[in-house]
Amino acid sequence: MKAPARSASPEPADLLNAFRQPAILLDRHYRIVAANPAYQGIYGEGEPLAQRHCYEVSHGYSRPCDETGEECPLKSSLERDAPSRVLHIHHTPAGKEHVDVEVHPLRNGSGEVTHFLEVLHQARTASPREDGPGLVGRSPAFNHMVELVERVAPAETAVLLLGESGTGKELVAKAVHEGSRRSGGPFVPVECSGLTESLFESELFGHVKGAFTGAHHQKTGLVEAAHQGTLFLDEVGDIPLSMQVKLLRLLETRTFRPVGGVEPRKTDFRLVCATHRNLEEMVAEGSFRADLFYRLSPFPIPLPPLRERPEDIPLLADALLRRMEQGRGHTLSETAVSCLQAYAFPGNVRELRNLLERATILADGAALLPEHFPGVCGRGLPGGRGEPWPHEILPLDEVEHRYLRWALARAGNDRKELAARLGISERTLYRKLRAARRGEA
Ligand SMILES: Nc1ncnc2c1ncn2[C@@H]1O[C@H](COP(=O)(O)OP(=O)(O)OP(=O)(O)O)[C@@H](O)[C@H]1O
Repeated sequence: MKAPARSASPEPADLLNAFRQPAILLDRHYRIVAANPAYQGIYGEGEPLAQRHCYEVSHGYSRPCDETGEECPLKSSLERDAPSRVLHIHHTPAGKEHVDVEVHPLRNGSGEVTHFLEVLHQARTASPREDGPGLVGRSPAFNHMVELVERVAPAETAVLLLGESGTGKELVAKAVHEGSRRSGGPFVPVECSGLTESLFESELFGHVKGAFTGAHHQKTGLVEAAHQGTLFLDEVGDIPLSMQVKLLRLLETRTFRPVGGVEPRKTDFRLVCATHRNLEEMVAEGSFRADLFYRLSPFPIPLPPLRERPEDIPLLADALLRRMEQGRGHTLSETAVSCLQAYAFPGNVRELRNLLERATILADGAALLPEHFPGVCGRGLPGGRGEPWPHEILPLDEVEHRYLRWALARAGNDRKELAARLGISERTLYRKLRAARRGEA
């Protein structure tokens, strides 16, 4: 008997098997055509995956991601007629994970997109779980930041982290280092604020023995200590103008001279900087060198303040309580969550951590209640910082902004429900909330 004719094209499964990461072939209706063993192992749970929908398998949704408020990489790939990459939170047997989803459109002989190749890269720089290490969060604003971190970490590009105090700039800098090929090398943080000119130079470049009175030994500078690793310059906007030129020379030549030394030395580090200042404004005012600014800022990453991601507060609180000795077994009550979500957190995650630490001491039992957050959760009195009611006469716009932030937290961040209760459309609410956020920035 003749053997059945074999197709000239390769089998999709063979192509998918070339990937070590989980990979699937999808049709235009979000249906899985084939999956490689890595995908089957994580998402299959012993069941066949063919013909199941990707959104159901990886998210547990009954509708495509874009219909539930997330960006769908298949849809954007089709719209842009190009590959697309999006950070999603997937449900795996090990729990929730941040996953970088890469989608490539595939065409038939007539050039029509008929299928998609989807490859998943597990994000290692952040976690959406309370027991995760390092950076935790799962709000859209946080996920967008993680997406940028995941993209830039493997490159050698300098990164500029822009964020208020306590937003996690040092943690993000570490995440960039850990996600890079330099992760086996040192991570050297340098706090630039408060350093005098001479201290800055000897800290950064080191000094030779006898360079100045009291220099009894030679000292290795931090730029040398960061060799083959990452140098993290925190509060880079605070570097005095006179030192900025020395930093620029170091970045341009990758050489430096220790204080009192003659021979230039070479060093090889990846640069990550952070600031809460507006460097562009400083350049315009003449207090920051434009040439240095361009060197530092090829890849800026804005870090969202906590008030722009109140939905992360319960998760962050759980994670921070687990990390605190005294936090064992403590949990936030629902009313405490609502009150914290209405608070503006000028000190961001650091302030949340401090408030939780104090609350665990004030609480007699395991439940952390509004009264354990004095000064933040007014005991039902109008005017407490968690409440929208002001003690003074304010512009109506400001009162509306405060009220909306408070009401949104009270409605559990459910915009649809809030819009209905306020008697306005969801669109109007969205516009007003955006204005409220801009007013706060
Ligand atoms: N997403 C996060 N997940 C878990 N912990 C966080 C997160 N963001 C910040 N933290 C914690 O908040 C505290 C402040 O973070 P960090 O020191 O990185 O902030 P920063 O922006 O560098 O502050 P500063 O500008 O004042 O130096 C740390 O204890 C850090 O572990």
